[in-house]
Amino acid sequence: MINKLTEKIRKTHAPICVGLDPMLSYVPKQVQETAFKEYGETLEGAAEAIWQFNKAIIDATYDLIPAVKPQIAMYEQFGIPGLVAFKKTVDYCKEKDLVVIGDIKRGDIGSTSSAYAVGHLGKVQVGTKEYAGFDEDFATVNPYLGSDGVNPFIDICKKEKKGLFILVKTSNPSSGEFQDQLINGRPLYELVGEKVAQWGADCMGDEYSYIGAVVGATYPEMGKVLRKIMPKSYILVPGYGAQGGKGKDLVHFFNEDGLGAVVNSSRGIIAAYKQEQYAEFGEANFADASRKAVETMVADIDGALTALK
Ligand SMILES: O=C(O)c1cc(=O)[nH]c(=O)n1[C@@H]1O[C@H](COP(=O)(O)O)[C@@H](O)[C@H]1O
Repeated sequence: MINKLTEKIRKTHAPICVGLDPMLSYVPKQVQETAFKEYGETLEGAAEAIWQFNKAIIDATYDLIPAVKPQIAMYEQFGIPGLVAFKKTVDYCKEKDLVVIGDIKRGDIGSTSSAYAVGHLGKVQVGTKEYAGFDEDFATVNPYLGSDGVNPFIDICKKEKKGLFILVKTSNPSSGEFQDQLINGRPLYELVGEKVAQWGADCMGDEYSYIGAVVGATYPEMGKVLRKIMPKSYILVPGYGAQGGKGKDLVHFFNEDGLGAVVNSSRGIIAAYKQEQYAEFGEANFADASRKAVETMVADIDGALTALK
């Protein structure tokens, strides 16, 4: 899967992923009303609204982008119907040949991590049969429990040719509370970065490892250091757009080959129509606004990378 991600990034010239984080408040009124007419103001109605919203955005952007990142929390808030919408979204994106990064941020004791890994990346055994549950291509993993919490995910990735993005330095304001703590004079995020490089060395695709890292766009200096610590790992970079990250902050997350990073924007793309910059599209053309926002983001990153050369 890492080879497919690299290939698609080369082909689209767009090292980005669209974050499918559909809060109901981002879904235009007319889409909500149509869903409520059929299912009422119910969890099913909300799930239908977010699914139709996602589908329109995927249809409007899939030819420009290599990957999407649905964040499972946004679906879980609508219970079982929400999870059905998550699965429909994953399947539809795969039909459109997009790489799907399941943002699930799991990690537990070994036996429990194993079940998460099976459910999201692998296949579960039922009697003599095997079934894929959610079947994303990559998953985000929380490494706080250490190697025995991460290894079950790695084992499934090896078997299924899938991949991981392991939290190393997160984009949020409080991320330093634990992640920046010094241990023998070195910040914890660097130690986790080294561990990701070690895990990844044993999991190489053609050019890059399928064990990647998450490093927030909001910490560009740390991104520069981590790029060198994990030269063969893809870095998933959230924090662009709504959290303040800009193209110029991202240049050092990339390697000299112009690869090695995939930048996520969720609200900045899916709720673009609400921004002044894209107001001309109006609520009815929300998906066209998302397409324009993708083009603007790609040009911003490309411009910053070109200026560096
Ligand atoms: O793993 C992530 O994707 C992630 C890690 C991180 O450090 N910061 C972060 O914002 N994210 C996710 O990236 C997305 C960011 O959304 P926007 O701020 O709307 O672009 C959300 O789905 C977050 O859960």
